[in-house]
Amino acid sequence: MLFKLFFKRSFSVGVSNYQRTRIMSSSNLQPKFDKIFNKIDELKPSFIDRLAKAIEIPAVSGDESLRPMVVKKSEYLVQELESLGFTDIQVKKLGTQPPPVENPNLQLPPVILSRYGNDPAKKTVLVYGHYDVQPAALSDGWASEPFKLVVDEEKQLMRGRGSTDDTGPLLGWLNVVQAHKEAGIDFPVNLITCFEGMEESGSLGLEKLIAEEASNYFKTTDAVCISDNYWLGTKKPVLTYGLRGCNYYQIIIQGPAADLHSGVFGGVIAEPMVDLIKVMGTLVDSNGKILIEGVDEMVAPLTEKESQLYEKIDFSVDDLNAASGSNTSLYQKKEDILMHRWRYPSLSLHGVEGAFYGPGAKTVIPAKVSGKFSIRTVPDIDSEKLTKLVVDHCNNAFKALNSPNKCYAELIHDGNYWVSNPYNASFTAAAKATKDVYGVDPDFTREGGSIPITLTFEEELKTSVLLLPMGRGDDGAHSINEKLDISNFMGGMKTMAAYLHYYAESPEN
Ligand SMILES: C[C@H](N)C(=O)N[C@@H](Cc1c[nH]cn1)C(=O)O
Ligand SMILES: [Zn+2]
Ligand SMILES: [Zn+2]
Repeated sequence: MLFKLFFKRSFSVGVSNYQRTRIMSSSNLQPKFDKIFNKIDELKPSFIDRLAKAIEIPAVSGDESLRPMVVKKSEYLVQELESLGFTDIQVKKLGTQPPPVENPNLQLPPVILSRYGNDPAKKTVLVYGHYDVQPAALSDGWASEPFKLVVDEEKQLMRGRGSTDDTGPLLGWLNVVQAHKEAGIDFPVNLITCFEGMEESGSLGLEKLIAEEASNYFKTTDAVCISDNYWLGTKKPVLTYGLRGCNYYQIIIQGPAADLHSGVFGGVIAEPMVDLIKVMGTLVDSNGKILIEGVDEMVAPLTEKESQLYEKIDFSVDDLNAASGSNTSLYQKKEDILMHRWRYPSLSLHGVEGAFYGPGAKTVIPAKVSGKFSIRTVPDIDSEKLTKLVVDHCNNAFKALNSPNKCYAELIHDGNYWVSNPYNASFTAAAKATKDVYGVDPDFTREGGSIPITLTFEEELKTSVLLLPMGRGDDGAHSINEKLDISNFMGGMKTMAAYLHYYAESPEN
């Protein structure tokens, strides 16, 4: 199949100072890694081509009708792994997707396990990534088709759904293997891949698989590395030691038997949308304060030691405004922004299923609407307790309306928060690798987003997890025009390679 790359001109150059001095010329880099870094540079066109082919497959895990595409993308990855010489490739089926789901026979996408090397004298690093993506449509406001990779030569970036989250970083591991092979460099560790297709929808089924494989496929794992988050800003590389969790809910309001004409029924029946908006309006205020009683009480108190950590981080409200493309920050102080992104919970309203949303002016009363919202969780919020508080809150808010409609609130999926200790061999190796590639010590950060399976890896495999982000804070993950800067793609793969070498050499695990 022929895959087209689109080239576009523009006037800004998205390359940071660190990257100008370090990434642009391999001769500046740590001589130790010259050979592998040069090979990564040389293979750039084929790496972009591999990414373009993957991006073409709209593997949206949250859209049931696109499940065959998620499976197709898993097949593409298997083919690539085979061609690179990965062995023991196992395509693990996870069974039927649990409710709530429209098709009760919907199969979960597979998890791909594979190995590169199996030398007992070497350490083993398990790399996790996800090949599913968030939904995307041109009509959302994208500058180009979201499932066609656009290489913008002027801005030196690649635009497409999954470029930064997480297809680009996932393929980075395959590319690093290819570069070692082609440069004739012994791969420093045994690599195990665990690639899933359900991360954007709560990693359903993966926890059980990890528990089953902990003493089987994953038995020899010394460290887990995940490249599925972003630098805090756009200039300084980071290593990440914490994530928020994510509990995703829906409130369903059921009224009349079918959608109705608002001229005929407006004013004489109870409208589900009115009830839903009133209930959703009781969840959070415009300052971001969660209004559900009992949630704040579960949050771990801020200690003096922790509060000092925020001062050292390279970030400002300007970085936030640049990434959001607005001046809508609720906080001006760096410390407040970071704490509200990393260590306090947040509640976001995402959308309404069943409601009219298209262009034009349709005069309809929707019969059944489902409001979607999520809460980003933090230590010490207990997921089950939180769900009880949320469901009780929604039921009470609905009851207060005295509506004849029916209301049902439920959890769709939850995923744990994770906070770890970054003082170990894996983080040390990654910090050295980052310095070699970008010429600067990384900041140690937490992340406001979630990777539900992180804590499971740590607990089941009894090992440490390192988050090694490839993209930048302004990549637009989950948003329109998601992109990955080419310098981050190249620098990210070099960092992955150097990390594996440093970790292999480290006397500790
Ligand atoms: C940080 C990671 N790349 C990501 O985007 N994770 C998702 C995970 C999720 C949880 N529920 C739904 N998706 C996120 O943080 O939203
Ligand atoms: Zn992701
Ligand atoms: Zn994501």
